[in-house]
Amino acid sequence: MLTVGVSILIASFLLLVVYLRLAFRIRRKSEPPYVPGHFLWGNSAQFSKHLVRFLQTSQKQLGDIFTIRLLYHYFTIIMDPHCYETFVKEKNFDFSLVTKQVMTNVFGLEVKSPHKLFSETTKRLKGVYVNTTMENFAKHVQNSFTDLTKTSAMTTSDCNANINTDGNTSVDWRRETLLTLMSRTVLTSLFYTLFGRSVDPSKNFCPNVFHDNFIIFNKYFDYLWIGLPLKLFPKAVEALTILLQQPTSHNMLQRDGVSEQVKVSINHFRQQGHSEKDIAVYMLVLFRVNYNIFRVSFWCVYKLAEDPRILKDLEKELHEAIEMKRTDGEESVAFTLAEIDELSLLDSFLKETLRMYSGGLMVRYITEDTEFEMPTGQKYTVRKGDRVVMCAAGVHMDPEIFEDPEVFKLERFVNTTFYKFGKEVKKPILSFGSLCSGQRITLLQVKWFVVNLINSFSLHLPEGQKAEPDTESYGIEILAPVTDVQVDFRPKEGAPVLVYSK
Ligand code: HEM
Repeated sequence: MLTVGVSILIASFLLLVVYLRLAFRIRRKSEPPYVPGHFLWGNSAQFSKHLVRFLQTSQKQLGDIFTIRLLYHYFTIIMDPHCYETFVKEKNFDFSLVTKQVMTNVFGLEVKSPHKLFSETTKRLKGVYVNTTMENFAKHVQNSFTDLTKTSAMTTSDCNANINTDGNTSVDWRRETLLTLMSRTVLTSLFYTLFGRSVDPSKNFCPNVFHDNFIIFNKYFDYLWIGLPLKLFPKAVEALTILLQQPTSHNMLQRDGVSEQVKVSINHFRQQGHSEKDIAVYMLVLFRVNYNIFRVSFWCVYKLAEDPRILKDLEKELHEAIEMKRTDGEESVAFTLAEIDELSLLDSFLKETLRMYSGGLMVRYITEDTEFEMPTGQKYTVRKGDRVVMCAAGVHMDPEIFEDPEVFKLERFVNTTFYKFGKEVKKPILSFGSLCSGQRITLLQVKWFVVNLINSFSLHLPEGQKAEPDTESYGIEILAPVTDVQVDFRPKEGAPVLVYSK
């Protein structure tokens, strides 16, 4: 009989052998060069320390295409922005398997007929649905501002009830952490736009509780994504338990103003015979994609509060647009989406924010050995079963495309074209990849929120407050801040109400 110790030793040895067989392989002649890494975990440490610096260093040493290893997974990285079109058109580069991995590993969910669901939800982000979403969002933003200016803080118990506009308003400077300010405004508005409101509030299904628990769960996203079991992280389990305490799907559909996204998803899940738990998990997935809007808005507001010149220039642009439309000091001024889109400085501001704070990757699973041609004409074989990646921040932080890439320049995107190797870069902002169906709605919602905030509040950062993006969080769509900051804000007296108009 073997002792327990010897059995463990043998099992560990066998596991190591299996792991090493998965991790090690010989580079074939036509394949891109490999970046040297640790014999056990490959390039994982360099990758998670500062992805962009690691990729830029590798690019200098090996060129615009190279392969890295994370544990036993191989990723071929393409750094040349001119490869974008070839990359997205290549039929052997598959995104659905990447999504499937996220759904299964992170959320423990196997969606039935995922293509049908994707196509149905995508339709709900276009055309007439954009108007409905924006109408609801604009209403919730306005309510959240009214609530913010009230002297008494909102409590958990009234968080689902329709907003009561009575109460004293304060016009003094107030100080909050930026995350709290953003949670009470944009996050709350996004939550209600997605899930609607109810007169029958459930204790845990309201923006602040949902947000707090989401932050905890999201911290473990990367570990879950690479396949570590949820059980290893008791805090994530606890947060997930609260996140899943949602109204039943029947009650969700009854909520006032519930979005088409939610409606169509619930109907799909019911038709496919999914459980109530699966539906609740998918509601969390929907919240997570919307959370990117929260993150971009966070960085926008941080920049406005940090740099008075940026705030002043954007205020001027908005003020001029308002004055063109406002007659006799009217209390409200209506703006259409087209009119918001015409604010070119605002547009540049948002693009510059996305450029500086995007952490997303375009990842595809390679379904067959594939010959990939670089713009130089050089051909490489990428291997079946590996992943191929274009990194948004790799392009955004390329000094050959963007002068002083580390510097935030408000006007960078006003009437400008960008070049690399003497050729125009057709897609200089890669934050949304090629497949994100939420791009249009994101840009509209962030613009609407920023315009309304500038119109309604004065802002500034107290001295010494600084937020830096967490360079260890590359891989997620928008980088998280390392630390929160304090922000001072005050309602502007006599500001008109901006009304959303179709
Ligand atoms: C700042 C906001 C956002 C960013 C930066 C972002 C970024 C991304 C990225 C990088 C991808 C992968 C695309 C690719 O590899 O080609 C993606 C996919 C996707 N995004 Fe977004 N996204 C944002 C907001 C949203 C919103 C608000 C929604 C929906 C309301 C949404 C829905 C989707 C969907 C449905 C996919 C494709 C998933 C699939 O095919 O399974 N995104 N997004």
